[in-house]
Amino acid sequence: MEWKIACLQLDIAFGNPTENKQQVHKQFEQLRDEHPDVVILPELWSTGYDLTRLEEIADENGEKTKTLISQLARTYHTHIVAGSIAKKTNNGITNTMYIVNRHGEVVSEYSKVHLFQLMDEHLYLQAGDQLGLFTLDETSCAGVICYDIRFPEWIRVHTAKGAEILFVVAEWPLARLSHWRTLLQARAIENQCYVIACNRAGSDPNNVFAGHSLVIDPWGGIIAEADEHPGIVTATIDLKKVKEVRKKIPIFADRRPDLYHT
Ligand SMILES: NC(=O)CCC(=O)C(=O)O
Repeated sequence: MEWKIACLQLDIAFGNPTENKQQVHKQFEQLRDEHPDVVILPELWSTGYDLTRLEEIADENGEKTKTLISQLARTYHTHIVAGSIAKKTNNGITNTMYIVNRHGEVVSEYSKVHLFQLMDEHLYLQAGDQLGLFTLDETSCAGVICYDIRFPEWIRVHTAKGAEILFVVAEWPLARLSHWRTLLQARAIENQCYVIACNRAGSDPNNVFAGHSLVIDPWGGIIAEADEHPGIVTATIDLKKVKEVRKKIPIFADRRPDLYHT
């Protein structure tokens, strides 16, 4: 089975959900004739890192976001890995990803497990503690958020449980672009999975962001890469390739988890 993928590399308007939603609508309309199977948005795409105003602008239980992306999924008949948003809960605000299928059903949600202190997340956000596994078209997938890619053991938990595609949504700064590319390629090679990584472009008051959204195959080959500007990156992935690579070098069968204690 093949999937057409589209990453929306947005220049997120700082603290302005209304403007960001308009941008998302425009980009879906731009994609209308391409009929993508999966559309991916970046991290905190509705608010950006306007952390000091999150109490005011975060989405109460993610309700508005879920309604919006369900409508988009139904209208454009596409699965959506809806980046992440600031979700207001009774226990604080989380950095939460929603996944909706092409029928508009929310199939999963994942809250960022590793909070990134360099961007003050630990001061404003609560960490999640659940896996990011989900299934689309009977394909086992995982979704993680930005800093999570620095934790290979966290990604491995997902692929050891069967994930064949890893979706990464991010606001990754330009200052560490080389880490972004290297870490994503390493996660693809060591897990023999597709890595589909959607970063933001542009800047906010504290950072210039890298763009360079990437689609990487299970052999580590880069099949699509954006530049640093806002735009849409598309690629077609062949899901057979995961099984082929895993058969050629059977790392999941060869693992020795009984020895891997830290
Ligand atoms: N938004 C993030 O989690 C950024 C992570 C990052 O920049 C890193 O270097 O890690």
